[in-house]
Amino acid sequence: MGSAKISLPLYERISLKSSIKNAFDIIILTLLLSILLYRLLSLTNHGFSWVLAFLCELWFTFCWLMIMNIKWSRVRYKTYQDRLLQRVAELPPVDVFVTTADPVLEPPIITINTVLSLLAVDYPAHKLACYVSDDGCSPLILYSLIQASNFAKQWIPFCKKYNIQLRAPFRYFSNRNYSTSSRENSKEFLQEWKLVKDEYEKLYRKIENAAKKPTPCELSGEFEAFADIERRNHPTIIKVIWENKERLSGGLPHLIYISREKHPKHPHHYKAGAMNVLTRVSGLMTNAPYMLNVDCDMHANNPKLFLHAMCFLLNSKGQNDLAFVQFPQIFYDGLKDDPFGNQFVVLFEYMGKGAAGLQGAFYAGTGCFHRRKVIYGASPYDKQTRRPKSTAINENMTGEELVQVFGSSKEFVETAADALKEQPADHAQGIRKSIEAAYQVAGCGYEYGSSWGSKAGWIYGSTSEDIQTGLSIHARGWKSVIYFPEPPAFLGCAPTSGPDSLTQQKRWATGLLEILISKNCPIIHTLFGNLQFRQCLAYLYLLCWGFCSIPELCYAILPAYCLITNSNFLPKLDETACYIPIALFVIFNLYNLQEYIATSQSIRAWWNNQRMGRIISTSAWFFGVIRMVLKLLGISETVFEVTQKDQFATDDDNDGVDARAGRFTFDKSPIFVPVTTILLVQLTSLAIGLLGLRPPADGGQGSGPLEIVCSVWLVLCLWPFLKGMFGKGKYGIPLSTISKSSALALPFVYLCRRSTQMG
Ligand SMILES: O=c1ccn([C@@H]2O[C@H](COP(=O)(O)OP(=O)(O)O[C@H]3O[C@H](CO)[C@@H](O)[C@H](O)[C@H]3O)[C@@H](O)[C@H]2O)c(=O)[nH]1
Ligand SMILES: [Mn+2]
Repeated sequence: MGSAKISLPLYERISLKSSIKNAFDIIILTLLLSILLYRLLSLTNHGFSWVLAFLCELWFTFCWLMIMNIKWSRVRYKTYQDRLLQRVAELPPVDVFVTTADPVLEPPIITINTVLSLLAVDYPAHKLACYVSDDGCSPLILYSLIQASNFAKQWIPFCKKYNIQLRAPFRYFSNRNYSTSSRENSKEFLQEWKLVKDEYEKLYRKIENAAKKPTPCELSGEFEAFADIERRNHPTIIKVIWENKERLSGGLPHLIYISREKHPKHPHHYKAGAMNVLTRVSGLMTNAPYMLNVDCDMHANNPKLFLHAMCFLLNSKGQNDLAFVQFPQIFYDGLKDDPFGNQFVVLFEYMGKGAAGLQGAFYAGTGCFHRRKVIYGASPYDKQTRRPKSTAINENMTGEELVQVFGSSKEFVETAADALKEQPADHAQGIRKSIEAAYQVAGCGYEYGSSWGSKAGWIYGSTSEDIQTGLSIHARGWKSVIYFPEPPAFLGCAPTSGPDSLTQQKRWATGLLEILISKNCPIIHTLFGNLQFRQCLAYLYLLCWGFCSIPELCYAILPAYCLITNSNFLPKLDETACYIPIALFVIFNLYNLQEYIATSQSIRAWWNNQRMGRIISTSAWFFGVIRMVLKLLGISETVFEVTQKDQFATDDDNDGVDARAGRFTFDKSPIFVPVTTILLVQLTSLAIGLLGLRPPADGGQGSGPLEIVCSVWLVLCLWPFLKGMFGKGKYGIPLSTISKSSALALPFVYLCRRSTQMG
């Protein structure tokens, strides 16, 4: 191997900075600042609505600055896999973690498809171990995994022999346009294809049938541990489903099932807790220097994805300050035109690549390769002093210090010391040797007095454990990348109902605010840690999502207030200043639309997203703030509500078709009250404004066309709710919600009218 080859980089970083885009950023900023200035200059001639509008616009300007900061210098990457295979003699081991939490909300068939797709990737099988964490403690999951591991013995060789690209069987077999290469049309292939397909269907039916029974099989033998236990109160269950004893590179990777101990008195920290147990158990069994974590609904979609990730992680040995490689969250069978605004294409394209151009991309919780020692709390080396940037956790720790950080398991602490030194693990005795220690570290009391959840592992205290953990990594000075391979590395499910999408957004908003008010706040990390200033601003933007709800709510109420009281909060058409908000509105929306078109999305998708933007921020994010306040006051703890995963497109039933069409659905949750109220207020005010029921204007300052335009625009944004008022069943807003909203809207309208009479 020539030395020239060795020095060739394994990846390239390409700037996407665009002066045109940046120019538009500045134009929008200038317009925002002009409005602020205009308001300040004319403050004395106007009343309350003017001040409120000013405060809201101040917030919007602040947000825009932060958005500009993130998007300013985006980057993308390109990997060179061929160089990787030339450079490294041996690929490093990777431990793969899959989390599942509820066999009903997360159907096991989805989980096993994810597992199968990961077991089948193009990577030496003896370097892989797959650990599945089951927080639902369900024998059905174990049963399904055992069945799946049998099927894998056929599936994996089949995929590798014919170089199948889609290795999640349910996707492969439902996809009608197979590749038409001559090999895939050969008789031999078709025969094998039929055989494997039949096997998969058998597997599918077995799991379906098992799910219908109270227990999937008799709870004896392997399943004895599940007899007489409660989901929230049970001892640890660990089962080695498959061990690749001969360590064959073409075999089947290790497959391990873990249901950690749960006890009502011990907090279990939701997904973060599960990840930490996976980290420790895998540390004992395989201790791979790299780990990949995926949610149960995110199947591998590109068989080369491990090689892509390694191009980054192995680029320069020793002096690497790259902590993790994130792949974007992309969704399969996405509803047409993104009706729920939850496919996040623009978010990942602009915010993801934008943050990558600063200190590093955000950690998004799934589809991410981590370095084990980084998760253990290690810091990168300072290039000048050649010492770790922060020295709390490092490879020279004494035994005692290690125990303080990693807990009392002697076996685990030894493996942790190896991991911090990046020493290869010894596999001579197989993975079962440490099963007893594994039970110990999966216990619910194990973390007491240790640094798990604070300095080591996934960080506790937020339902957005992903952002929190990524932040703590960046705070130590590490960098990260986000990579968009073609085809996409992972595909997952996005919620397909109104309540689910809003609940998910509420959880994020709550979790992000929890980080903002914790000692993990990015400002503290910039002042006292190694978080770069612009990265800090990028985090602040995310963490403030919840707070955006308040100015959004106020701004939504303003046009209605003005129409009812016959006042104005925007300049009149005969003032030159009226061109500022008009220009801002037009340019901002066109700019936003261009982002959708540039990412090959439809105009409809843009409209749906901007409309969901209004709905989400005034409902889900607002509830996120309430949740956070309740937590601050010590009234209630925040919980992680698991999202329902739909069992793939069942186009034949009516529900499926409606869901495909993206009709908004509702339930009795109070989360629908704020938006319904805004809509009622808006409709009333439009009626008052258009029917000429307005009170006489105060000194010629009556409301004008701009207020009406705002109000109409808002009604258009809230169209799904307007339809919901007349819809039936789950497509209708429940009467109780409408009553509550009316009870809020009426006094508001009344008070507005009163205030004009008094004035
Ligand atoms: O107590 C729990 C709760 C959840 N999970 C798992 O966490 C994952 C994510 O949960 P999901 O309900 O799918 O949430 P999403 O909103 O889809 O997840 C996004 O947001 C989460 C943070 O709020 C991140 O953890 C996820 O990676 C990210 O995809 C799933 O695999 C769950 O099985 C657990 O293991 N234990
Ligand atoms: Mn999910």
